[in-house]
Amino acid sequence: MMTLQDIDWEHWTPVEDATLLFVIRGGRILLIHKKRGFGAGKINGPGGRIEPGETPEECALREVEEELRIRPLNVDYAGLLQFQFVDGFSIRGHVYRAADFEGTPVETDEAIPLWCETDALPFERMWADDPVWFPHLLAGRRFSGRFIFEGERMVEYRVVEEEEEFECET
Ligand SMILES: Nc1[nH]c(=O)nc2c1ncn2[C@H]1C[C@H](O)[C@@H](COP(=O)(O)OP(=O)(O)OP(=O)(O)O)O1
Repeated sequence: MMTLQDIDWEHWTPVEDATLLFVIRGGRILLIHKKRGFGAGKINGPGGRIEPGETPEECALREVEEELRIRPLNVDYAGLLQFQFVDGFSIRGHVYRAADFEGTPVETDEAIPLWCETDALPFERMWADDPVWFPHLLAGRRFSGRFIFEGERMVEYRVVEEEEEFECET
C-alpha cells in the first residue's frame, strides 16, 4: 500500500491544480452542495480547476463568482493541500479565506449555497480530509497538508501549521 513516505513531495506535480475559497463571517461559513464535477454530491467550499494563465487567487475568485455569484472581499491565503490517489490521480488545492463578500449567494448550475455554523459542520457529507484541516482554517491559521486517498477513503495524512510569512525590512 502507498504511504506518504513513498512520495517525493518536494518534486511532486499534481495532475490537477484547483482552489477552494471559504467565506467566514459572523460565526458562519459559506459552503456549497456541489452539483457536478469532481466531488459532486458532497458539501465543500466553492472552487475548481485553475485555468492556464490564471493565478490560484484569480481562479478562487472566478470560481466563487461562477458558482455562487458573489464577490469575496478581504481574501487571504489559508493553506495548501496535496492529494495523491493510489490509482495515480493527484490534485493540489490552494485554499483561501474571505472575511466578507458582496452580493447574495444563489443556486447555480454548479452549486447550492449552504451557510453552516462553524461549530456544527456537516463533516459526514464532506471530503474525509476536511475535519483534519478545518480547525486551522477556522482559527485563521496557515496550514499545509499531504494526503493519500484510495477512492473516497483517506489512507494517511499529515497536516502542519505553517509560519506566517513576514516581510523583513532591513
Ligand atoms: N480531498 C478533497 N477535499 C476537499 O475539501 N476538497 C477537495 C478535495 N479534492 C478536491 N477538492 C476540491 C478542490 C476543487 O475545488 C474541486 C475539484 O475541482 P474540479 O475542478 O475538479 O471540479 P469541477 O469539475 O467542478 O471543475 P471546474 O469545471 O473547473 O469548475 O474539489
